[in-house]
Amino acid sequence: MQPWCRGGWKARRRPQIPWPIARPLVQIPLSSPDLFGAPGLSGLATSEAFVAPDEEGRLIAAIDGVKLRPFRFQGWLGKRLTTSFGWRYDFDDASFTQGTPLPDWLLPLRDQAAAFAGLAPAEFEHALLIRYDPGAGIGWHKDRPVFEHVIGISLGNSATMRFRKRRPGGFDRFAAPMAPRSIYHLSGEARHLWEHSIAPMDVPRWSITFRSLSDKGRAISSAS
Ligand SMILES: O=C(O)CCC(=O)C(=O)O
Ligand SMILES: [Fe+2]
Repeated sequence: MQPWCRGGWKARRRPQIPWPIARPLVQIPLSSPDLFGAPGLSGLATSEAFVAPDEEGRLIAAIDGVKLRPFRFQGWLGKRLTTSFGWRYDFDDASFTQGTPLPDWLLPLRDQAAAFAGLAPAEFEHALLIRYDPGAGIGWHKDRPVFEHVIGISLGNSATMRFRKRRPGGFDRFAAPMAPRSIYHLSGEARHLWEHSIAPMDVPRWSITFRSLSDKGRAISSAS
């Protein structure tokens, strides 16, 4: 088998250039440095060891103590289990409504997460808890336009958040490792121009995401 055949039929459609050159797994786009000075994706900020190991255990137990339900999308049931607080976007009927307030145990984490993003904690009116059991992932998407800033805390096991942005003839791609106990902030280009996804894994992962409301979300919230 030729080296460019390893990627399967898609790779075989471009036989002139050997596979590693034709289909790089990570393409570093025009970017700004992240907190550690490494090349990154504009609008993506990450930091490791954001949560202490004992706190991680408490947060995982707290998520597992909440009633989580399979993610629903237009009648389909996803494998990941979720629940949200504050504002709730319903992927079944695209409604955006006020839900249960954020529980007390999430508030100190929200304060810390907002400080990481350089924003006021009260901006983050929405929180989403997710448990990805083995085999569960999240497909390509941009977060709903009712939200603006997205901050996420990863718990349990390492994952890779993949990013892609369409360009003529394909996609620019970027892969960001999400270590357990790390935090990420999506804003600007990473938030609005790139899609992201996490492939299903063999081990569980938990995440807590906080979102601020966009102008659109605020308009809906003040009208309701
Ligand atoms: O689990 C994560 O960190 C990502 C979740 C996500 O992308 C989302 O809920 O929109
Ligand atoms: Fe997302």
